[in-house]
Amino acid sequence: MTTTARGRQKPPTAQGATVWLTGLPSAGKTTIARFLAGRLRAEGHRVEVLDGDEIRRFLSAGLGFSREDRNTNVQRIGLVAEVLARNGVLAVVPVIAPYADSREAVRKRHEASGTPYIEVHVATPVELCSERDVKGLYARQAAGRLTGLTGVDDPYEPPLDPALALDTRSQTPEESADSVHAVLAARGLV
Ligand SMILES: Nc1ncnc2c1ncn2[C@@H]1O[C@H](COP(=O)(O)OS(=O)(=O)O)[C@@H](OP(=O)(O)O)[C@H]1O
Ligand SMILES: Nc1ncnc2c1ncn2[C@@H]1O[C@H](COP(=O)(O)OP(=O)(O)O)[C@@H](O)[C@H]1O
Repeated sequence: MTTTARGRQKPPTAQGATVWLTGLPSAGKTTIARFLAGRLRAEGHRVEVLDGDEIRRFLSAGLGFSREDRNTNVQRIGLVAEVLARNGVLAVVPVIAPYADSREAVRKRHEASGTPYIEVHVATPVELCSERDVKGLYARQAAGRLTGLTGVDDPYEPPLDPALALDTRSQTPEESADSVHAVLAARGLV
């Protein structure tokens, strides 16, 4: 804490940022977000994880997986993340965000307020994602019980210029989270 001229205590200024983890289902977004958030909290940062599944239960309840609905979902999450980040929180966002133009709009929202925005591609190949198949979505798609699965029969447009692309084939979740942390550190955000 610093003390102002009038003797009042002034809280330390915290620099917020949004860290968006984009990638296919089962790529590792949620796992990396949890490890990263744990480390950042232990270091004393204010952190919020905006989990895609939870957001879809409340803020985006009723939205499906059409292009339009996915875009609406991503813009809502982008708005919340930017508000949090602008106010000193590290907002960690493990959300697929399959369309480049949706992600670009979120980036622009952050740029407009001068709020740091870090895009991380969790670049796990679809073959490994479908082996991991944490929620059984790939099996359901293969069995003909689900259509429109990102990366299989629905588009995923990989980021062309992410701040970081993670190869989770050769890393533990903790190592992946540490790589993201290193990007934040290099930018003076932690
Ligand atoms: N058709 C289809 N395609 C992709 N994902 C699907 C689908 N149906 C359900 N799910 C599950 O929805 C979870 C949240 O999706 P997101 O909000 O991150 O998606 S999006 O950004 O709006 O495209 C997403 O979570 P993750 O597995 O953590 O990525 C999926 O498990
Ligand atoms: N380097 C890594 N980073 C993240 N997850 C990994 C890694 N290596 C293996 N995994 C495993 O992959 C799975 C990813 O699941 P999850 O994080 O739920 O994916 P998503 O949120 O992208 O759908 C988990 O079982 C996790 O333990």
